[in-house]
Amino acid sequence: MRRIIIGVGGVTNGGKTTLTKRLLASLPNCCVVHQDDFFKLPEHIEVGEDGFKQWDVITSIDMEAMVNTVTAWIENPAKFARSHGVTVCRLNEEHGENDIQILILEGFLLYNHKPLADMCAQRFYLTIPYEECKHRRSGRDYPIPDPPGLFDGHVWPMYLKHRCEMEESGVSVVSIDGLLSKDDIFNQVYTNIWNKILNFS
Ligand SMILES: Nc1ncnc2c1ncn2[C@@H]1O[C@H](COP(=O)(O)OP(=O)(O)O)[C@@H](O)[C@H]1O
Ligand SMILES: NC(=O)c1ccc[n+]([C@@H]2O[C@H](COP(=O)(O)O)[C@@H](O)[C@H]2O)c1
Repeated sequence: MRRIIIGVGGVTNGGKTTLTKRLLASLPNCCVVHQDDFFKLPEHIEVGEDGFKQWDVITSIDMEAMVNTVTAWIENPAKFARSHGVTVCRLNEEHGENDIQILILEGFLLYNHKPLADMCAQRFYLTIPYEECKHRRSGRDYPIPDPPGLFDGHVWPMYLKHRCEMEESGVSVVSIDGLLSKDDIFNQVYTNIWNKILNFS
């Protein structure tokens, strides 16, 4: 049985969740692990010198728990799928696609954690410019609402810092322009994933 882990990373509000939902609905035997589900509780988030709770750093996320969840999928993808409500099917052997199991990791800091980045066979990275990001973020409802000034004081500077660190680490990513239409982004990524699967031993 072949198994493949795909990363859908990138900037906050870049379109990661939107893309992931469409991939989940289109790819066979496909499960997802969202990094946002591993945020620590607000009382465990440090307050920085700038007065903001430091949500946008890797230590705000329980990465050990996230990696353990991914490891559970690696050990038994079909069991993981069934327990997450995904119907497991066999695909057409003529096309060499039988028994593929796919896991999507979705999150804004996937590739700044080497163990997680190394697990991905393909890493997509969505980007959008500052103005668009600020605009989209202003319309979002998070479990903890953004206090005034968080975007400029913490979120965007941390994005730039982590992106720089990711680039310096040499991890290879497929950059996706998050300003493209949702359809164009989906088609580009979907095609890329199938190419990867069909060339995957
Ligand atoms: N390609 C796109 N073009 C325009 N708006 C988009 C696009 N992709 C996502 N959005 C919108 O941007 C907002 C954030 O999208 P979302 O997928 O939740 O981002 P993320 O998971 O990266 O934070 C949502 O309102 C969504 O509808
Ligand atoms: N889900 C939560 O509990 C929570 C709490 C506070 C901030 N956030 C924000 O979530 C963002 C990451 O998620 P998105 O990539 O979906 O925007 C971070 O920029 C962070 O500031 C999430």
